[in-house]
Amino acid sequence: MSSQLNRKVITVDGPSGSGKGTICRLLAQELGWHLLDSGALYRLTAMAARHHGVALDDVESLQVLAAHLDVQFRTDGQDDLKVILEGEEVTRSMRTEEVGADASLVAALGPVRQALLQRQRDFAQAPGLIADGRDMGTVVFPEACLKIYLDASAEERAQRRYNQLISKGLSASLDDILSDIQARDDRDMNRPVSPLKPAPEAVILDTTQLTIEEVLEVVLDQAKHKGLR
Ligand SMILES: Nc1ncnc2c1ncn2[C@@H]1O[C@H](COP(=O)(O)OP(=O)(O)O)[C@@H](O)[C@H]1O
Ligand SMILES: Nc1ccn([C@H]2C[C@H](O)[C@@H](COP(=O)(O)OP(=O)(O)O)O2)c(=O)n1
Repeated sequence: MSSQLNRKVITVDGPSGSGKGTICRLLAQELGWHLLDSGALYRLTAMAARHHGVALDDVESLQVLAAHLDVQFRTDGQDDLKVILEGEEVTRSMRTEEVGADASLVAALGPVRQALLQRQRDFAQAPGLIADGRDMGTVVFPEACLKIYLDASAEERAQRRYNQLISKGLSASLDDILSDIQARDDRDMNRPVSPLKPAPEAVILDTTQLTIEEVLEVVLDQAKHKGLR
């Protein structure tokens, strides 16, 4: 904990489809800070489990996999981040709804979360860190200088995911996406360890009726109030 005390961290937590990834990328660009996509670590742990034939409830093996996750985050010079898991590029394949659902299962296990904790804190480097996840403000970076909690109705979040898939030329069912989102919300919010919830001091933003630009403006305003830009 002491290693992050003097470091600048902005946490952005919230449920799937609330806009965390989008806002965090824009914030990191605007402020010139580092970015932690903590959900990626849970997704990669779940993918590694599938590769190695480890069951998603085999806590001991999952903890070992999480602790030794062989992952590289590489930029290719065009701002695009490439993710390499055990030598294989998984940048796109790690983003499917199936991997998200698997990630939500392994993320409910305390020993897996513990195994990934220090790796996440190590991202807090100068000049600052934007941390995207579920427990960034409550558990991983309790000393963060600004905590944001993004929310939106489940229907709006499902519609956003649906649009995202259609724009990539993939087929999708809005009803299926909505029920997946509700199941994931339920698991992420009601697990005993590090459940998704706003930190008491978090700025809570309902983005249902807001554009990406409007959300970014509010968050940048908050950063300005804290003297972070
Ligand atoms: N305020 C918003 N209004 C409309 N669409 C949004 C908004 N915020 C994000 N999106 C879109 O919703 C989708 C999911 O956003 P994303 O940032 O991946 O959410 P999260 O990281 O919280 O799961 C993306 O296609 C993104 O462009
Ligand atoms: N800090 C985090 C980040 C993600 N998780 C879990 C819970 C989520 O359902 C999965 C996937 O997270 P991710 O942020 O990649 O998913 P979305 O982009 O929001 O759909 O991982 C978590 O428990 N704690």
